[in-house]
Amino acid sequence: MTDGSLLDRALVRLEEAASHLQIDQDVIEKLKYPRETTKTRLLIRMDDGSRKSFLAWRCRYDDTRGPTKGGIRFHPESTIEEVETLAFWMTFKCAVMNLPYGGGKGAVRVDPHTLSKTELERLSRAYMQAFATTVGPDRDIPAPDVYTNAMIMGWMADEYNQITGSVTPAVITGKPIALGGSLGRNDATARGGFYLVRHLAEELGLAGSHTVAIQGFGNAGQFYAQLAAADGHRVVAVSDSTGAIYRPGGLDVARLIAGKTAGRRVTELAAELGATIIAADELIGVEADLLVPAALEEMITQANAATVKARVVLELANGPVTAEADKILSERGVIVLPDILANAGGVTVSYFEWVQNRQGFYWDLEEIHARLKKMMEREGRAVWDIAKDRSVSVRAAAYIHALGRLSTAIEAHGTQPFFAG
Ligand SMILES: NC(=O)c1ccc[n+]([C@@H]2O[C@H](COP(=O)([O-])OP(=O)(O)OC[C@H]3O[C@@H](n4cnc5c(N)ncnc54)[C@H](O)[C@@H]3O)[C@@H](O)[C@H]2O)c1
Repeated sequence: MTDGSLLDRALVRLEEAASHLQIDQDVIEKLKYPRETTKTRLLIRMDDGSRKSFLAWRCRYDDTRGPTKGGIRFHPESTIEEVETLAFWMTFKCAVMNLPYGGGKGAVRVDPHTLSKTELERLSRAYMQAFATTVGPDRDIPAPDVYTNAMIMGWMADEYNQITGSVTPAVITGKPIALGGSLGRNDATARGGFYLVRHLAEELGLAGSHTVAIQGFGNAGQFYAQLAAADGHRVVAVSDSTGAIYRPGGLDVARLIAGKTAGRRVTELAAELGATIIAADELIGVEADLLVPAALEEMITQANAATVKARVVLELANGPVTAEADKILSERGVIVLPDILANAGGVTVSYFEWVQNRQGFYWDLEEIHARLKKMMEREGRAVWDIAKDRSVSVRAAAYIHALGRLSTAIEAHGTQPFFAG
């Protein structure tokens, strides 16, 4: 772990981008602090009749470009700092993709695996009760994140409707299709990253068939494995929170996903897939052309960055590479496709869901995919060009791209003459 808070470390990227642009210091000052973060305790009845409380937060980091948007995480190690940092990243992610949103995030400090389904439902509904005046289709729009899913979004949407006496599907995205969810939301994060890699394949040295190692085998990781395998690439290693497996000849992705869906750990599937069990951290250093962190923050650090053999890192997770690791990877010629671009497919299809909810007219899957592909390619190309033109990392380029849009919006909020001096 490096010095300062997670947010302090994230803000280094903002300062770096600002140094490449002529931006008023007041803009930076505005973006350095969250607009508001609410903390509460959710008190719920457990199945055995006892009552238990859980810490919960919702952060609206910046709403200059539109209502705040960002997922809700259920994790035993969630902290306010993590929530605010994730909300900061959402602010930049929405700006990179030119979505009409600011950034937000929420979390409950809980291990959802220890709850029964009914307890999980009570907790999800309690979250919405606590934050019913914070969220809203024109104010703050949650979505799923780590250990939350469509079912939980459905409960929360239902609770909001009961509280407000309306039917407002656009208050939350990532809902079940039956409640106004969008087609294509489930694999959107992975698909966005996949379109990005395919579009830049020549530039990345990944044209043709390549090998892939994936850290974290949940929503983002599993769908990436599926898309890569279907496109003719070999997934050689995967991990979950309990360990990793490696097979240089390629893993059978369909069997792997079936096993995970049945509740098994990846290491439990090693024997039947002919794979070797390796330490979780060893996954970072396996022989693969593309490394896809799809678990949690700060997984590639000063301690293991030098072991990375991949030529490209696709950050499907948020913040998986620390600033020190970034430096080491860059010195070694590894290209990092940064989170605020690489995993933006999720929030982009969430945006499509919100648009469809508001217009009451729903698109077919082909249209969703075509729109997502177009936006990933357009913004991906713009970021790539900035990186080349300014000789900066792709991450710095993505921040420069986003910060340009954010500062224009901040200055346009009626204070342009002030900024003009
Ligand atoms: N789901 C989305 O739409 C979305 C969108 C943007 C970004 N992300 C980011 O992608 C990442 C994963 O999200 P998800 O939705 O796939 O979550 P998920 O809960 O579906 O999966 C997380 C996976 O990570 C694994 N994991 C946890 N700790 C690990 C460790 N120490 N080593 C290896 N694996 C570990 C878990 O076992 C699980 O397989 C997060 O950083 C999230 O913020 C997700």
